[in-house]
Amino acid sequence: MAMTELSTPKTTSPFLHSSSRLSLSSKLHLSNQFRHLLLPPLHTTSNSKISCSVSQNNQAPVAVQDNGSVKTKKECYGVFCLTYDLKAEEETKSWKKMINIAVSGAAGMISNHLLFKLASGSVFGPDQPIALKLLGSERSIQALEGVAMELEDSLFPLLREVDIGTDPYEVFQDVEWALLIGAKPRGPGMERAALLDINGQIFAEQGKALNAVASPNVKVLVVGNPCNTNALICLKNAPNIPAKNFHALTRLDENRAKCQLALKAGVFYDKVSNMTIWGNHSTTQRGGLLIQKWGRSSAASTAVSIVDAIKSLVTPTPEGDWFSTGVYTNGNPYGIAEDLVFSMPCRSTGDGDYELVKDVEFDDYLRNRISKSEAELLAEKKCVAHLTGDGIAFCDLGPVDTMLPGEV
Ligand SMILES: NC(=O)C1=CN([C@@H]2O[C@H](COP(=O)(O)OP(=O)(O)OC[C@H]3O[C@@H](n4cnc5c(N)ncnc54)[C@H](O)[C@@H]3O)[C@@H](O)[C@H]2O)C=CC1
Ligand SMILES: O=C([O-])CC(=O)C(=O)O
Repeated sequence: MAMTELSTPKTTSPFLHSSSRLSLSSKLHLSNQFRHLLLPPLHTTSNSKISCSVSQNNQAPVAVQDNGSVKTKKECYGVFCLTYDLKAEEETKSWKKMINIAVSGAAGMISNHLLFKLASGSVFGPDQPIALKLLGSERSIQALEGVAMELEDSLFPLLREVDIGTDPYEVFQDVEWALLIGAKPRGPGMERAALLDINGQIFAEQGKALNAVASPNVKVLVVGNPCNTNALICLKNAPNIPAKNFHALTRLDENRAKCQLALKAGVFYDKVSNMTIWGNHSTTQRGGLLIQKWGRSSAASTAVSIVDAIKSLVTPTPEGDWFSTGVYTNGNPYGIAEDLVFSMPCRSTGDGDYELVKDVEFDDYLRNRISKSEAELLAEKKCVAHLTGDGIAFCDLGPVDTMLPGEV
């Protein structure tokens, strides 16, 4: 194999703007039959040396265009600074049209697991190129650059673009999926309801931004807690987007419940099906215990459950089964209060949409538990009335806002 040595220059941080467009180029093949190409600036030390050869095929690297003007390199990073004419590449001809995916809280713990699954193709499929639009807080912008660097170093062929920014009106432009993770997580001894006030504002603002700039049929998955009420706040601030498109993540509860049931039944967890989580992403699940053990809230299993939740919408539901997701109650067949985001059993044909499963039977025990969850969500809804356009907020969460056993 022909090799050459390239000394790589030291570069300074290229992200100088609130929203930087990082256009990830096509693959650079490492093989011996093509001419050597000087790579774009790398984030390595001034003395590092790289041995490689780079095939160029017919792709001419060009500077990224934005509104007709050629961007300078200081707005992007390394390989993201160049874009390539992909028409010459055989592999890309079978690929679908690229989709834009926004992830908020992209520098956080959950995203650190999730982004690499999205970019690998294991969520939307091996023929689905994606652009990642990463939203962070002002405080996390440096960390966001680090995330972009790690994505760059992972050489994912399907990851075509990465944007980072702190302004949701810029980052959410034309997104087809919005995974809203960014929020303050619960610490030891803290209840989700305490986050209502802190996090509600975030989801009101992001709902407005989605309404203004996202794709009109954007699918929105709210993860930041308390996720059901945050999803309600978000959809109320996005009247142009169908309310049906908003989800609150209750898939982690479903996965946890499957595990527990399997344990109890003495079977492996793939034997458990037709699991329904009714109502909210709940304080009665194992989140608090995990926070006690870890000192922080669950991240890896949450990322896995986000993947599961998306896959349930983009692949047909297996015959006879269903999945749970928090959806807007609008004419539901179970008599659950309207105008909430409530987890219910759903099925999908794989087109990103879903239908409610309408014939699950309740016994008195289940009816009673569902009513408790409904009461919690109604109480939370009153607390955020000022954020949903429902008048003056009145907050009385007392009796339903319980600590988990062992929490202080
Ligand atoms: N629904 C569910 O099943 C679960 C939900 N969660 C929730 O997910 C959320 C995130 O958890 P982690 O990733 O562990 O937290 P983290 O603290 O590691 O990351 C959150 C990130 O969001 C950023 N952020 C804060 N405000 C923002 C804003 N306005 N816009 C964009 N980014 C913003 C922070 O700077 C931080 O980088 C928390 O609310 C947590 O309670 C956690 C586990 C399960
Ligand atoms: O409990 C929390 O705050 C984090 C979370 O949502 C979970 O692990 O279920």
